Amino acid sequence: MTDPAITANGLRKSYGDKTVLDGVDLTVAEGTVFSLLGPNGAGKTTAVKILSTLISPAPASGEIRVGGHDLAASPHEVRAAIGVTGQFSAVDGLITGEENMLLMADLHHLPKAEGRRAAAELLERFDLTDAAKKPAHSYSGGMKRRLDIAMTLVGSPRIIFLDEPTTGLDPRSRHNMWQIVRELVTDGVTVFLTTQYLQEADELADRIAVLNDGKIVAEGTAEELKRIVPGGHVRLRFTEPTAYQGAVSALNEATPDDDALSLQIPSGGSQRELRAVLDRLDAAGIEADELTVHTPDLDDVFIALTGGATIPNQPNQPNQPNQPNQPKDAVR
Ligand SMILES: Nc1ncnc2c1ncn2[C@@H]1O[C@H](COP(=O)(O)OP(=O)(O)OP(=O)(O)O)[C@@H](O)[C@H]1O
Repeated sequence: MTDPAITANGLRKSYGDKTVLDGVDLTVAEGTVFSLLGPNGAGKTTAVKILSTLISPAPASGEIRVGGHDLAASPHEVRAAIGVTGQFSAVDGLITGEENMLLMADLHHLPKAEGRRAAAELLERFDLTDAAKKPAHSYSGGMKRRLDIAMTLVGSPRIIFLDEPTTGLDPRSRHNMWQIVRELVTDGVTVFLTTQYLQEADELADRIAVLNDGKIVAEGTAEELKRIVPGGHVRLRFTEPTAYQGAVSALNEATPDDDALSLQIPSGGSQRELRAVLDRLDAAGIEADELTVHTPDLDDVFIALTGGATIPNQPNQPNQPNQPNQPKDAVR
């Protein structure tokens, strides 16, 4: 087995009296996407800054290794192995996209010809060739983000840190960015991602860690995390009061809502469980007008684990808190 791309043991950081990271352990396997989730101010950016050598951890922290190097002993080697795209763009708007890329190539001390080749290749890969000679301030938000990541890749880093790479992007640009992340991982790059969007972590991350009050409160795959919160159910809705009453009698474990003529039955949402409910309705000769399956999603996990802390915004719903029990489900 290869060594993990990133390991942190007992990562700690305080600002004055405020403890931001209180003994965080992280392991990120090579060639995977690891997503750090947490409410605003949880310390995600602080973790990224420490792991990318921008700020120092508290002396009481344990060993941190990035790209096979000890962060404290070999920060230069760590820096050579990583790329960072922060929340604030590194793009200089006054010069062209191509000039931004060449500047990065110079910073990485690439020979001129190699720098030009890398810049041209990356501009092509990120669909920026047509805009390459235009000043970057004329780029759309999505183009600037793509240029930002292209600049991060000039030095061919094996590990990249993406701190909220899609915040503020429209859905199409967000999906483009997800595709870029997937392609990077296919090429073997390790991605450490912080995001405001739970759906993004669900789409991209091999593993997700939830940070709350300076500690990792849960870690696992999206599916594993969803399994730790209860709340899966099937909801049946009727228009006919007689059919509704029949269903109430047939499904005695269901929670009825007389006003809405609906029933809620606890369920993990598997095919077998759904069939069992439908079979019991069939046996009673009842047909529901609507059947909705609600499986816990990362919103539910987030709210359950972070004690109702402000939930990060969801795509297309800027600044709108999500409710834990709103189904985002299949309706049959
Ligand atoms: N240089 C600093 N000096 C003092 N406090 C700081 C400093 N940098 C961060 N903090 C505090 O540390 C806490 C964690 O900040 P951080 O930016 O890491 O959170 P975050 O999880 O990335 O939040 P967001 O999702 O809002 O970006 C916050 O309370 C923040 O105010």
